[in-house]
Amino acid sequence: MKLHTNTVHGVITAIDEIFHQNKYADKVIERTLRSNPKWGARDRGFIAESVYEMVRWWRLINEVSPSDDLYHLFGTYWLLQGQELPSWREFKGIDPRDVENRYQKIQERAILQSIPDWLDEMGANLLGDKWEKELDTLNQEAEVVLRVNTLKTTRENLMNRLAEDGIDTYTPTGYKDALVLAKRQNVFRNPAFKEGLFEVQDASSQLVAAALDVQPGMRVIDACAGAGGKALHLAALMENKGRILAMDTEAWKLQNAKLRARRDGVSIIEPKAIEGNKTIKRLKESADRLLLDVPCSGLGVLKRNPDTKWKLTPESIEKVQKIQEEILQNYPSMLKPGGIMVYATCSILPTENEMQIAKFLASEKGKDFELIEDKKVLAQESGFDGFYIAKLRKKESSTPQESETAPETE
Ligand SMILES: C[S@@+](CC[C@H](N)C(=O)[O-])C[C@H]1O[C@@H](n2cnc3c(N)ncnc32)[C@H](O)[C@@H]1O
Repeated sequence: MKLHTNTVHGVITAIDEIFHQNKYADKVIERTLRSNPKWGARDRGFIAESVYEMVRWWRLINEVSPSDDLYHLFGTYWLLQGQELPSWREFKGIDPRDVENRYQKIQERAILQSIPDWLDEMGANLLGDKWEKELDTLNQEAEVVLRVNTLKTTRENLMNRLAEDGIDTYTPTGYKDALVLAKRQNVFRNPAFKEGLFEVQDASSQLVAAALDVQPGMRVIDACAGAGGKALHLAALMENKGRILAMDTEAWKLQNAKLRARRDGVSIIEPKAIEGNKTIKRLKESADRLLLDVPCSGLGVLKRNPDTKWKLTPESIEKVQKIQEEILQNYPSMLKPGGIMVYATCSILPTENEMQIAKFLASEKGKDFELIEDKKVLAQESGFDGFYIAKLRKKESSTPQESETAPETE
């Protein structure tokens, strides 16, 4: 494959922003492509793929590159892809045989799989013999999965409609509203997207709203709604009847959910910013269903966000686990007795998943709940993102909380 100076320069600039200015890969790529509208589909594909792959293999590339010069790093990446380097002066000093020799000498899994040492240790401790295969899978490029908006079309109709535009898809078994693209391409420019016929949402993520068992007419709270991916799915499952309160501590994210709802023909989502505990208390026992799609490490979605592994630290994981614990302690009060709650993460770490649920169930507030079922979705088993989904029921006769029953003291 032939390299072009302007697109390689685009990749180098993006990598510089991600690693030296600490910006998010997806945002950097989006901006790079937007500011170069004349690039064609192939150039765009080259830039997005090269940047993501360099980010994914950053530690390994640095290990075998002759220097930390960005052109040397790109050249090394290119050689590791099995490609040949043109004789540009920027690539002077890279000897393909040296690169190969250095690569062959590496023994350490953390370098070969290109992850930080601490993360390799943590994963091996927590996932045991499943860790190595999970790492392998999470280092592969993600498939592009669509969720059919059943408020506007059917899976079959959307499949035919996309095929007319040359976009081939297939239906994965076990995910009733999902379509997977046969070939990675940008679908956001397709008229079917603009008409709200689908959202881009991983297949594992589509299991979350489905687990909540919603019915049309229900009152549902999505307490960590963000940009509304799951809330939109819930609205479709509820046939756009009832009410979904989309809550988040970051109010600006909910604005995005509003825009997406309009495109998808959804009118039952009501955004509500969380302004502290009083927002939660006011909604006491108001919901038939409660979704806690909590903030997490994102270790189940490394396929699509490979820069996460360079941004995470043991401390940041501990911090997010604390938030998960607090959410589990405070938010279930919004659920009616007899109601169903789903706790979900896009992480594969038991400390964010089943161990959080076990801790919650053993706590005073957790005594009001029973676990119906939980699903640990590993990327190596599903072929899609890693996820955790726990479904719990609030008992009909829940024990009144101490603070509500304690007699007033004089
Ligand atoms: C996994 S993301 C949600 C993704 C979203 N449900 C979707 O499907 O698109 C977690 C969200 O939790 C929010 N969050 C963080 N801390 C929170 C808290 N204490 N209470 C509620 N939401 C919180 C974050 O702003 C983020 O939007």
